[in-house]
Amino acid sequence: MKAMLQCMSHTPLKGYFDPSPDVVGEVADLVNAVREEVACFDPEVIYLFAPDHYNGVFLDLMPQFCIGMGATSVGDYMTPDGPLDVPRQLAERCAEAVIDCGIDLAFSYRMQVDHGFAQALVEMTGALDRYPVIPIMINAVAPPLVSFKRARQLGEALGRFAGHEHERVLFIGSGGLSHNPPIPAIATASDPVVIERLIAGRHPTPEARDARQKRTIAAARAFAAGDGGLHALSPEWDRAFMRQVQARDWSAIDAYRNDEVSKAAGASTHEAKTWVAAAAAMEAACAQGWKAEARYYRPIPEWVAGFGALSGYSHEGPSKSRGGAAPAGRLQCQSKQDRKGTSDESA
Ligand SMILES: O=C(O)CCC(=O)/C=C/C=C(\O)C(=O)O
Ligand SMILES: [Fe+2]
Repeated sequence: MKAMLQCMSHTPLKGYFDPSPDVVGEVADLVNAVREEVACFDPEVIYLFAPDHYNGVFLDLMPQFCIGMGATSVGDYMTPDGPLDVPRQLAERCAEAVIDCGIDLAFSYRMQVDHGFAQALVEMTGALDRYPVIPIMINAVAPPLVSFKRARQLGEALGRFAGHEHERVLFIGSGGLSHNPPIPAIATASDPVVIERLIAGRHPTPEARDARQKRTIAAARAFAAGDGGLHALSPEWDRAFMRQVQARDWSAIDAYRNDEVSKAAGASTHEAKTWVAAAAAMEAACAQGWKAEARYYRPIPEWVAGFGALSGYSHEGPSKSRGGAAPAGRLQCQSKQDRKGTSDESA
């Protein structure tokens, strides 16, 4: 079994409000290099962990984790709309295995995904449907949120399944490090239109989507100019987190507390749980036989993003049973990290 990991920040602001050409070029070089690596690797399937931003899931029924048995991109910002190539039976088997490991994964046979998924697919593979993909949404915008530890456990359960299923698997974590884009919250929203959009904002009119996107661009302009009231980027938080993922320091990752993360680095920093889940999936699929490499970091105020990228590569493995012999019909669920930790699942 061979596995690859690609974690990268995303931003809806690319192309709308950009940093200087040299920074745009630097990120474009990064994206091109990742796309080339992915093309050479030629994954049999991709497991993509990403957040939603009130485009696919809403407060009328907000899952913490949701796997798509079928999925369509809504086409927000500059991403294309249209179907992803989701292998339904594989997604069903994956959901069963993850749930069997004690992770209560929601599922959707008609999942709608936004730029959180679409930008990663288009940039890393060239299209929404270049490869079969299993999309897994992690709620990063609507408190109460799951913990970093629970995201790690989700990734582990999924990685154990994937490690036994495939010869060449790519795990992607799409989302930010420190950042606080202008995403409304039910706790502070007072405009009935905004409240309704958060609760049940599916299928906005083109005019409503356009107005929303214009507000985001205006907020980014204000942020880059030094005002606007959004939380500052936190390169210190970002670099420490990237070091921990690279070192696969699961105890440090499990120890993050949601309120402290929001306070230190901004409300959308919880998107970093996509990296945690993807890296934990890699760890489980490769039975720890892999290496991680933090490859890019820069705070980019124009994109309201601590923008980073980290990759991982499995050591060469003889067969897809690298993940360790599993008893027929059932995968081992508990990891070393959980065996040595407490039995508190709710942290
Ligand atoms: O309602 C909106 O469109 C709010 C803006 C929004 O969704 C911003 C998203 C930003 C990111 O996805 C990001 O920086 O990660
Ligand atoms: Fe995002």
